[in-house]
Amino acid sequence: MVAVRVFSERTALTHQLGEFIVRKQDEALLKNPYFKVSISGGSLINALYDCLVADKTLAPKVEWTKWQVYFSDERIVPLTHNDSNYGTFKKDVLDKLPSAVQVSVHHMDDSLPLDGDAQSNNKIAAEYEQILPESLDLVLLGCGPDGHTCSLFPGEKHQYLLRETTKRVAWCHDSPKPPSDRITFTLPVLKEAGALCFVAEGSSKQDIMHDIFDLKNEQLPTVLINKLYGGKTSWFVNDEAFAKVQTQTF
Ligand SMILES: O=C1O[C@H](COP(=O)(O)O)[C@@H](O)[C@H](O)[C@H]1O
Repeated sequence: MVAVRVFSERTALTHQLGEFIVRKQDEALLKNPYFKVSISGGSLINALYDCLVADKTLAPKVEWTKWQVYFSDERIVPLTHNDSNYGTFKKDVLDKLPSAVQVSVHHMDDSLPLDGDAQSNNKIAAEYEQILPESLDLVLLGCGPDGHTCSLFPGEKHQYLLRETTKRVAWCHDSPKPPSDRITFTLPVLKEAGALCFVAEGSSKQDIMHDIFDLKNEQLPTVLINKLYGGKTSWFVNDEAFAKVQTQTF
Protein backbone atom coordinates (compact mmCIF):
# COMPACT_ATOMS: atom_id res chain seq x y z
CA MET A 1 0.00 0.00 0.00
CA VAL A 2 1.71 3.17 -1.22
CA ALA A 3 1.43 6.21 1.04
CA VAL A 4 0.40 9.25 -1.01
CA ARG A 5 0.29 12.75 0.48
CA VAL A 6 -1.31 15.47 -1.66
CA PHE A 7 -0.71 19.13 -0.83
CA SER A 8 -2.21 22.39 -2.09
CA GLU A 9 0.46 24.56 -0.52
CA ARG A 10 4.12 24.13 -1.43
CA THR A 11 5.29 25.12 2.04
CA ALA A 12 3.12 22.38 3.53
CA LEU A 13 4.50 19.82 1.08
CA THR A 14 8.13 20.70 1.72
CA HIS A 15 7.62 20.91 5.49
CA GLN A 16 5.98 17.48 5.64
CA LEU A 17 8.67 16.10 3.31
CA GLY A 18 11.34 17.51 5.61
CA GLU A 19 9.67 16.02 8.67
CA PHE A 20 9.52 12.65 6.89
CA ILE A 21 13.22 12.80 6.02
CA VAL A 22 14.21 13.86 9.55
CA ARG A 23 12.08 11.02 10.94
CA LYS A 24 13.95 8.54 8.73
CA GLN A 25 17.23 10.12 9.80
CA ASP A 26 16.36 9.74 13.49
CA GLU A 27 15.20 6.14 13.02
CA ALA A 28 18.45 5.28 11.24
CA LEU A 29 20.61 6.95 13.89
CA LEU A 30 19.00 4.85 16.59
CA LYS A 31 20.60 1.82 14.91
CA ASN A 32 23.74 3.15 13.24
CA PRO A 33 26.16 6.06 13.47
CA TYR A 34 25.19 7.27 9.98
CA PHE A 35 22.07 8.04 7.96
CA LYS A 36 22.58 6.53 4.49
CA VAL A 37 20.45 8.42 1.98
CA SER A 38 20.45 8.80 -1.78
CA ILE A 39 19.13 11.79 -3.62
CA SER A 40 17.96 12.30 -7.19
CA GLY A 41 18.43 15.30 -9.43
CA GLY A 42 15.93 17.54 -11.16
CA SER A 43 13.14 19.27 -9.27
CA LEU A 44 13.72 17.20 -6.10
CA ILE A 45 16.83 19.22 -5.26
CA ASN A 46 14.86 22.44 -5.00
CA ALA A 47 12.41 20.71 -2.63
CA LEU A 48 15.34 19.46 -0.54
CA TYR A 49 16.73 22.98 -0.22
CA ASP A 50 13.31 24.27 0.86
CA CYS A 51 12.76 21.57 3.48
CA LEU A 52 16.26 20.94 4.84
CA VAL A 53 17.93 24.35 4.57
CA ALA A 54 15.36 27.13 4.18
CA ASP A 55 12.81 25.67 6.62
CA LYS A 56 14.01 27.22 9.88
CA THR A 57 11.99 24.79 12.02
CA LEU A 58 13.51 21.72 10.39
CA ALA A 59 17.01 22.89 9.46
CA PRO A 60 18.31 22.56 13.06
CA LYS A 61 17.06 18.94 13.17
CA VAL A 62 19.12 17.85 10.15
CA GLU A 63 22.28 16.18 11.46
CA TRP A 64 24.24 16.66 8.24
CA THR A 65 27.54 15.45 9.70
CA LYS A 66 25.92 12.05 10.24
CA TRP A 67 24.62 11.83 6.67
CA GLN A 68 26.23 9.62 4.03
CA VAL A 69 24.84 10.99 0.75
CA TYR A 70 24.71 8.97 -2.47
CA PHE A 71 23.05 9.62 -5.83
CA SER A 72 20.16 7.51 -7.14
CA ASP A 73 21.40 8.33 -10.59
CA GLU A 74 23.99 10.58 -12.19
CA ARG A 75 24.67 11.92 -15.61
CA ILE A 76 28.05 10.91 -17.06
CA VAL A 77 29.44 14.43 -17.26
CA PRO A 78 32.06 16.32 -15.21
CA LEU A 79 30.82 17.09 -11.70
CA THR A 80 31.08 20.80 -12.52
CA HIS A 81 28.82 20.44 -15.56
CA ASN A 82 25.36 22.03 -15.35
CA ASP A 83 23.86 18.57 -16.01
CA SER A 84 25.56 16.94 -13.04
CA ASN A 85 23.13 15.91 -10.30
CA TYR A 86 25.96 16.16 -7.79
CA GLY A 87 26.90 19.60 -9.13
CA THR A 88 23.31 20.80 -8.78
CA PHE A 89 23.00 19.39 -5.26
CA LYS A 90 26.30 21.03 -4.29
CA LYS A 91 25.27 24.41 -5.72
CA ASP A 92 21.68 24.44 -4.42
CA VAL A 93 22.06 22.66 -1.06
CA LEU A 94 25.58 21.91 0.15
CA ASP A 95 26.98 25.34 -0.64
CA LYS A 96 24.08 26.92 1.27
CA LEU A 97 25.07 25.17 4.51
CA PRO A 98 27.34 26.81 7.08
CA SER A 99 30.96 26.24 5.98
CA ALA A 100 31.65 24.38 9.23
CA VAL A 101 29.12 21.69 8.28
CA GLN A 102 30.95 18.86 6.54
CA VAL A 103 28.72 16.37 4.73
CA SER A 104 30.00 13.00 3.47
CA VAL A 105 28.90 13.00 -0.16
CA HIS A 106 29.72 10.07 -2.45
CA HIS A 107 29.65 11.20 -6.07
CA MET A 108 30.54 9.54 -9.34
CA ASP A 109 34.29 9.44 -10.08
CA ASP A 110 34.64 11.97 -12.88
CA SER A 111 38.37 11.39 -13.06
CA LEU A 112 37.55 8.19 -14.98
CA PRO A 113 37.33 8.54 -18.77
CA LEU A 114 34.05 10.24 -19.69
CA ASP A 115 34.60 9.60 -23.37
CA GLY A 116 31.31 7.85 -23.83
CA ASP A 117 32.34 4.39 -24.92
CA ALA A 118 30.69 1.33 -23.39
CA GLN A 119 33.76 0.13 -21.53
CA SER A 120 34.31 3.53 -19.87
CA ASN A 121 30.66 3.93 -18.93
CA ASN A 122 30.35 0.43 -17.54
CA LYS A 123 33.50 1.06 -15.50
CA ILE A 124 32.04 4.25 -14.06
CA ALA A 125 28.90 2.34 -13.06
CA ALA A 126 30.89 -0.53 -11.55
CA GLU A 127 33.13 1.84 -9.59
CA TYR A 128 30.12 3.64 -8.17
CA GLU A 129 28.54 0.36 -7.18
CA GLN A 130 31.67 -0.44 -5.18
CA ILE A 131 31.14 2.51 -2.85
CA LEU A 132 27.46 1.81 -2.18
CA PRO A 133 26.53 0.38 1.24
CA GLU A 134 24.64 -2.93 1.35
CA SER A 135 21.43 -1.00 2.01
CA LEU A 136 20.32 2.60 2.13
CA ASP A 137 18.01 3.94 4.81
CA LEU A 138 16.18 6.22 2.40
CA VAL A 139 16.11 6.64 -1.39
CA LEU A 140 14.76 10.01 -2.50
CA LEU A 141 13.29 9.90 -5.99
CA GLY A 142 11.80 12.15 -8.61
CA CYS A 143 9.40 11.17 -11.37
CA GLY A 144 9.80 12.50 -14.89
CA PRO A 145 6.83 13.37 -17.14
CA ASP A 146 7.45 10.04 -18.92
CA GLY A 147 7.31 8.04 -15.68
CA HIS A 148 11.04 7.53 -15.34
CA THR A 149 12.77 7.60 -11.99
CA CYS A 150 16.49 7.46 -11.26
CA SER A 151 17.57 6.89 -14.87
CA LEU A 152 15.19 3.97 -15.26
CA PHE A 153 13.18 4.84 -18.35
CA PRO A 154 10.01 3.28 -19.80
CA GLY A 155 10.05 1.56 -23.19
CA GLU A 156 11.58 -1.57 -24.68
CA LYS A 157 14.97 0.07 -25.32
CA HIS A 158 15.53 0.53 -21.59
CA GLN A 159 13.88 -2.67 -20.29
CA TYR A 160 17.41 -4.06 -19.76
CA LEU A 161 17.72 -1.73 -16.78
CA LEU A 162 14.51 -2.93 -15.12
CA ARG A 163 15.45 -6.56 -15.79
CA GLU A 164 18.87 -6.09 -14.18
CA THR A 165 19.02 -8.17 -11.00
CA THR A 166 22.79 -8.48 -10.47
CA LYS A 167 24.34 -5.08 -11.03
CA ARG A 168 23.20 -2.53 -8.44
CA VAL A 169 24.41 0.38 -10.58
CA ALA A 170 24.10 0.22 -14.35
CA TRP A 171 25.00 2.34 -17.35
CA CYS A 172 21.92 3.87 -18.97
CA HIS A 173 22.62 4.64 -22.62
CA ASP A 174 20.46 6.57 -25.10
CA SER A 175 18.51 8.34 -22.41
CA PRO A 176 15.47 10.00 -24.03
CA LYS A 177 16.20 12.94 -21.75
CA PRO A 178 19.64 14.49 -22.32
CA PRO A 179 22.35 13.84 -21.49
CA SER A 180 22.32 10.49 -23.16
CA ASP A 181 24.70 8.58 -20.87
CA ARG A 182 24.01 8.06 -17.18
CA ILE A 183 24.53 5.67 -14.33
CA THR A 184 21.53 4.57 -12.30
CA PHE A 185 20.46 2.50 -9.36
CA THR A 186 18.73 -0.68 -10.46
CA LEU A 187 15.84 -2.41 -8.68
CA PRO A 188 18.06 -4.44 -6.31
CA VAL A 189 19.12 -1.21 -4.58
CA LEU A 190 15.51 -0.11 -4.17
CA LYS A 191 14.57 -3.58 -2.93
CA GLU A 192 17.16 -3.42 -0.13
CA ALA A 193 16.44 0.18 0.88
CA GLY A 194 14.61 0.93 4.12
CA ALA A 195 12.26 3.43 2.50
CA LEU A 196 11.57 5.02 -0.88
CA CYS A 197 10.20 8.53 -1.25
CA PHE A 198 9.01 10.17 -4.46
CA VAL A 199 8.38 13.90 -4.90
CA ALA A 200 6.33 15.09 -7.89
CA GLU A 201 5.01 18.59 -8.41
CA GLY A 202 3.57 20.72 -11.17
CA SER A 203 1.27 20.53 -14.17
CA SER A 204 3.89 18.76 -16.29
CA LYS A 205 3.31 15.68 -14.11
CA GLN A 206 -0.52 15.60 -14.44
CA ASP A 207 -0.71 13.04 -17.23
CA ILE A 208 1.91 10.73 -15.82
CA MET A 209 0.33 10.80 -12.35
CA HIS A 210 -2.93 9.64 -14.00
CA ASP A 211 -1.04 6.86 -15.82
CA ILE A 212 0.69 5.80 -12.62
CA PHE A 213 -2.15 5.91 -10.11
CA ASP A 214 -5.31 5.38 -12.21
CA LEU A 215 -4.13 3.28 -15.17
CA LYS A 216 -1.30 1.64 -13.24
CA ASN A 217 0.57 1.19 -16.51
CA GLU A 218 3.17 -1.45 -15.62
CA GLN A 219 5.38 -0.33 -18.50
CA LEU A 220 6.31 2.58 -16.24
CA PRO A 221 9.23 2.06 -13.84
CA THR A 222 7.39 4.05 -11.15
CA VAL A 223 4.35 1.74 -11.36
CA LEU A 224 6.60 -1.30 -11.10
CA ILE A 225 8.30 0.19 -8.04
CA ASN A 226 4.94 0.99 -6.42
CA LYS A 227 3.85 -2.59 -7.10
CA LEU A 228 7.03 -4.24 -5.84
CA TYR A 229 7.85 -1.99 -2.91
CA GLY A 230 4.62 -0.13 -2.15
CA GLY A 231 4.77 -1.06 1.51
CA LYS A 232 7.82 1.18 2.02
CA THR A 233 7.06 3.79 -0.64
CA SER A 234 5.77 7.32 -0.05
CA TRP A 235 4.75 9.99 -2.54
CA PHE A 236 4.69 13.71 -1.80
CA VAL A 237 2.73 15.44 -4.57
CA ASN A 238 0.91 18.69 -5.06
CA ASP A 239 -2.63 19.33 -6.27
CA GLU A 240 -1.38 20.52 -9.65
CA ALA A 241 0.43 17.27 -10.37
CA PHE A 242 -2.51 15.22 -9.09
CA ALA A 243 -5.23 17.20 -10.91
CA LYS A 244 -6.11 14.29 -13.27
CA VAL A 245 -5.89 11.48 -10.73
CA GLN A 246 -9.31 9.94 -10.01
CA THR A 247 -8.48 7.09 -7.67
CA GLN A 248 -8.76 7.53 -3.93
CA THR A 249 -7.01 4.27 -3.07
CA PHE A 250 -3.33 3.59 -3.71
O1 LIG B 1 16.90 13.26 -15.52
C1 LIG B 1 16.44 13.12 -14.39
O2 LIG B 1 15.10 13.31 -14.19
C2 LIG B 1 14.43 12.81 -13.01
C3 LIG B 1 13.13 13.59 -12.83
O3 LIG B 1 13.44 14.97 -12.78
P1 LIG B 1 12.25 16.04 -12.52
O4 LIG B 1 12.91 17.39 -12.66
O5 LIG B 1 11.19 15.77 -13.57
O6 LIG B 1 11.74 15.79 -11.13
C4 LIG B 1 15.34 12.91 -11.78
O7 LIG B 1 14.68 12.33 -10.66
C5 LIG B 1 16.66 12.21 -12.07
O8 LIG B 1 17.51 12.21 -10.94
C6 LIG B 1 17.34 12.96 -13.21
O9 LIG B 1 18.59 12.36 -13.57
